[in-house]
Amino acid sequence: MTGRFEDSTLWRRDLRRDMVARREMLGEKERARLSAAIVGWLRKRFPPPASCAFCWPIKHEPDVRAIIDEWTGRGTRAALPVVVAEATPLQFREWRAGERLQADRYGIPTPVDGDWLQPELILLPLNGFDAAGYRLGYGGGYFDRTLAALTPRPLTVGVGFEINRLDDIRPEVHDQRLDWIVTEAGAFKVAG
Ligand SMILES: Nc1nc2c(c(=O)[nH]1)N(C=O)[C@@H](CNc1ccc(C(=O)N[C@@H](CCC(=O)O)C(=O)O)cc1)CN2
Ligand SMILES: Nc1ncnc2c1ncn2[C@@H]1O[C@H](COP(=O)(O)OP(=O)(O)OP(=O)(O)O)[C@@H](O)[C@H]1O
Repeated sequence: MTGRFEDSTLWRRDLRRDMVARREMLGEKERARLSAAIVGWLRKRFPPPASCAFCWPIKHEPDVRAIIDEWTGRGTRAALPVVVAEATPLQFREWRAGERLQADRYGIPTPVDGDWLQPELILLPLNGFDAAGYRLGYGGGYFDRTLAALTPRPLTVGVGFEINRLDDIRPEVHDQRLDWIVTEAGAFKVAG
């Protein structure tokens, strides 16, 4: 029997792929233009936090490294996520521009040393998202587990392209809502 759960799982799997394909179709120049617009909104809406986690862009995600450079220049400690093991929360390791990175199990550049820290703000790439503040990632469940585990909870800011906006990602019980969504069109505080 095909239950609702399986339907939803297959639907999400196709959706994850479609979201990446949409970004790919934008082209390099357009993605750079949209990323710059996102960085502009971040600069306008958020003062530099004491510490900030961001992601090394993969699969044509928005590239917000420019704001990280600016904020670190003003005293912010920047950190990157580290997948310590499957099905466990991410840990965050401090990273400064130029420091060595090594591909993890998914091929994502990841720091090999640096202090472990708990970021005050997390910039999360949005593979897909909806207006209710739910994020569609790549199916590892890493960010949901991480946010469920972190106290105090960091300010969560999703960064995405409007082309990846969905009406409703049909959130599941474990899905965590973000505080803000920032796209090339603006910075949106999630209601509620
Ligand atoms: N740039 C970036 N870094 C990040 C994340 C992210 O969303 N973006 N993550 C956010 O949590 C964590 C990594 N999560 C990931 C989860 C799955 C896959 C992945 O490639 N999945 C395969 C399928 C894997 C499988 O077969 O089990 C795929 O999509 O093809 C990649 C990253 C930490 N670092
Ligand atoms: N807090 C949690 N505790 C236990 N399991 C969880 C938790 N959060 C997510 N999961 C599991 O992880 C799986 C993947 O979750 P989901 O589809 O939301 O991933 P995702 O947000 O797309 O992934 P990622 O954050 O890695 O990009 C789900 O099947 C779910 O069972």
